[in-house]
Amino acid sequence: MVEQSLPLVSLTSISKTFDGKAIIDNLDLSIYDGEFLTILGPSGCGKTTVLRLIAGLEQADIGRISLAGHDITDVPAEQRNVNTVFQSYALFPHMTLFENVAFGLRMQKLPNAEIKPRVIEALTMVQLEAMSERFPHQLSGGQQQRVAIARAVVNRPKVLLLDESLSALDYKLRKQMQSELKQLQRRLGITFVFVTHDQEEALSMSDRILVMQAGKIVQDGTPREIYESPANLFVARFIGEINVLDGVLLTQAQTAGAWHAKVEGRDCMVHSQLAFNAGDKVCVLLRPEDLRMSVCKADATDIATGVAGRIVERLYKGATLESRVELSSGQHILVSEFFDEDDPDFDYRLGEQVNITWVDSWEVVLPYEQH
Ligand SMILES: Nc1ncnc2c1ncn2[C@@H]1O[C@H](COP(=O)(O)OP(=O)(O)OP(=O)(O)O)[C@@H](O)[C@H]1O
Repeated sequence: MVEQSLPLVSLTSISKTFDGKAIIDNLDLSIYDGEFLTILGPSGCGKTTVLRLIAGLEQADIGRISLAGHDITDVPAEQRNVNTVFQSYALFPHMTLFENVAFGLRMQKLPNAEIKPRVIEALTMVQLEAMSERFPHQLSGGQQQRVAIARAVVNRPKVLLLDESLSALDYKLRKQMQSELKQLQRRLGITFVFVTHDQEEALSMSDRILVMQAGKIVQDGTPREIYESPANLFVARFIGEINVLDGVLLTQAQTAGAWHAKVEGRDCMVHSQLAFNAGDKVCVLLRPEDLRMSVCKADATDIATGVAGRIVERLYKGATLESRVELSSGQHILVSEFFDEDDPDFDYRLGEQVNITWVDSWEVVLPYEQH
């Protein structure tokens, strides 16, 4: 758990326009020492701009930035104790790994006696010390990425900014690097601010995720909070697969936070900590893996819970089986189930009538949004 003491980096009321267009809009952001923070959002929402502002590569129109309690708003990039690893690693092709990593220290005119142990230490951290005399073209993409990190880490920054640093890698290498990067961050204890538009990457690597939309932070939370309790429809849809049942009518409060609701013509219970009134229309959000499906027996008249539908598509996904189900309103929803050969009812056929339920209170209820 990250200590919520004084922030290491603070952005206060930051706004930035490009060509008269507001790109960052009155943004407040605190980053804490030692955390792995991910800024997640669709292309163009302003993620890279936030990193560049922290790095000092862009100047904010309005607002202040501080690092370790010092105002650095007007401090030039090279004097900030911050390093950036960009998507393209930009290693010097004619230099060995050792010299690539040593470059920044040589520019600072440090003595050789100090440079050598620091470079070896940084290369050891990324487990490339045995390759220190190789050139970048003799390395895999993942190894080049590690050199880029060593080159940043050797300067002992307080904060390491990583901009889509894994996006150039193929799927398998990317998975491997995700776990290596996370381990490296734990080992180094350096604060990482990671930018990505890949929600799976964000969920698996981060202590905390900021979801951005059009220059604003729309949710700030742990991966679990973001996935299980999305703040709005945008976040819910951006993170993973989700079914949205629109315009559900809350009919009557049962207890605090529990409502009778008309879902697809059936009386269902839904739960929410938000304040609603009877008669309100809401959106009910359900993750495919939280749904349970059972076959409707021909004589079934006693199904009291859940909604009715018909299977219109089934996709075998290895560990899971995905079914697309058409509800009585015509809306399609996705149900994902673990493959269970021992369950006699598991092998539903296309066209079969099913009843869909969910575990009490695993649904997310949000105010109705026009969209
Ligand atoms: N130097 C610049 N001059 C003009 N417009 C810019 C500049 N830098 C960024 N922008 C614009 O600001 C918006 C946000 O860009 P930014 O790179 O921060 O987005 P992003 O969320 O990182 O996107 P991506 O995931 O595609 O990298 C975009 O519309 C971009 O075109």
